[in-house]
Amino acid sequence: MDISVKAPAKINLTLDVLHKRPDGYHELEMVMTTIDLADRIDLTETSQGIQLESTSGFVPFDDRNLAYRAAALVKQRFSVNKGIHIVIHKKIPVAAGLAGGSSDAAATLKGLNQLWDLGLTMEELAELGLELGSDVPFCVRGGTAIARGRGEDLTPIAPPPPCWVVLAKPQHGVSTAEVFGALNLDHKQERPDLDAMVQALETRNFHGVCHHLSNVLEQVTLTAYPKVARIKERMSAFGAEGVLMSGSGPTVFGLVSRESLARRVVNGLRGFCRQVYAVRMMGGLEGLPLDQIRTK
Ligand SMILES: C[C@](O)(CO)[C@H](O)COP(=O)(O)OP(=O)(O)OC[C@H]1O[C@@H](n2ccc(N)nc2=O)[C@H](O)[C@@H]1O
Ligand SMILES: Nc1ncnc2c1ncn2[C@@H]1O[C@H](COP(=O)(O)OP(=O)(O)OP(=O)(O)O)[C@@H](O)[C@H]1O
Repeated sequence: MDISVKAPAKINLTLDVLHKRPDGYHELEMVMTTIDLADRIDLTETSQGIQLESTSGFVPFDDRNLAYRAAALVKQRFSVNKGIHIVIHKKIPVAAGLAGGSSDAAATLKGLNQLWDLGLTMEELAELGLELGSDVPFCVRGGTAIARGRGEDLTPIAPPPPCWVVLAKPQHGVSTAEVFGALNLDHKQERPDLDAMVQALETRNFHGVCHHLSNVLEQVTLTAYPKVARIKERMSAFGAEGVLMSGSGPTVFGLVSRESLARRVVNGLRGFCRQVYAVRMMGGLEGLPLDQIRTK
């Protein structure tokens, strides 16, 4: 049997770093939401091993790939003797702050759970996902949530009001580890107001959501890559109503209420930035496995 699973990207509407933990990770508090820009993972059972293909030349094809590692983890943890052929149809830009690799891993976990009839719950899949990366538990569940801890302590909240999300990614990627490594927690800067963001979401207040976008990692990436700041300025100048860098960057997103305005912002960025997209919010749709898995 073949299975096809959608692997959507995320953006961070807020991202706060509370402190560095003894295990080297940072304690986070953030609001994450799913957007309608997705990879597709096709899974075909084979007799043995893990084979991986991708439509993108920018992802590793071996055990450095998060989808490969998800399959290896499932095979080993549940003593599965069968093999798997994975094809990643890549749409999410790589090393962009959009959790592309994490979402591929989450989709692989969900697909294999169904293909191999493992009977794992969403919570168990999210727990397994945390062994692969901090963003994987959120990607398993999807929707809109406050994420705490490393990113695994998830509280579902109201989704953003319907709007357009314009995304612009400069040519270079960034290393998440390097961004966290360069963060100076003593540096005084504006911090996200989590309660205000949650309230804006609950009251479906688009302008409130735009007003409370905030990410403490932005300053690190903006300092290292001034082009990211220029993209932000340009997005605002062309009419995006709220603008922020997602995750550790370097992708910048702009929230826009009308399609015509989204088109104007996209046109304003073309020529300045090679990868530009306009997509819809998807954070209201819970990432239930059966919504996203299609048996071919
Ligand atoms: C920036 C975010 O994308 C926000 O959603 C995530 O926190 C990053 O999630 P991720 O890419 O899945 O991160 P991981 O693969 O778990 O970690 C990569 C590196 O980022 C740093 N890292 C990540 C998450 C966290 N809570 N604290 C950290 O310090 C660590 O140096 C780690 O070695
Ligand atoms: N399936 C995959 N898709 C994309 N990148 C992958 C994948 N597997 C491993 N990687 C590696 O992971 C690194 C980060 O890529 P990814 O696209 O997941 O970054 P990201 O969007 O910044 O993630 P996050 O927002 O979770 O920090 C890249 O250097 C890439 O080589």
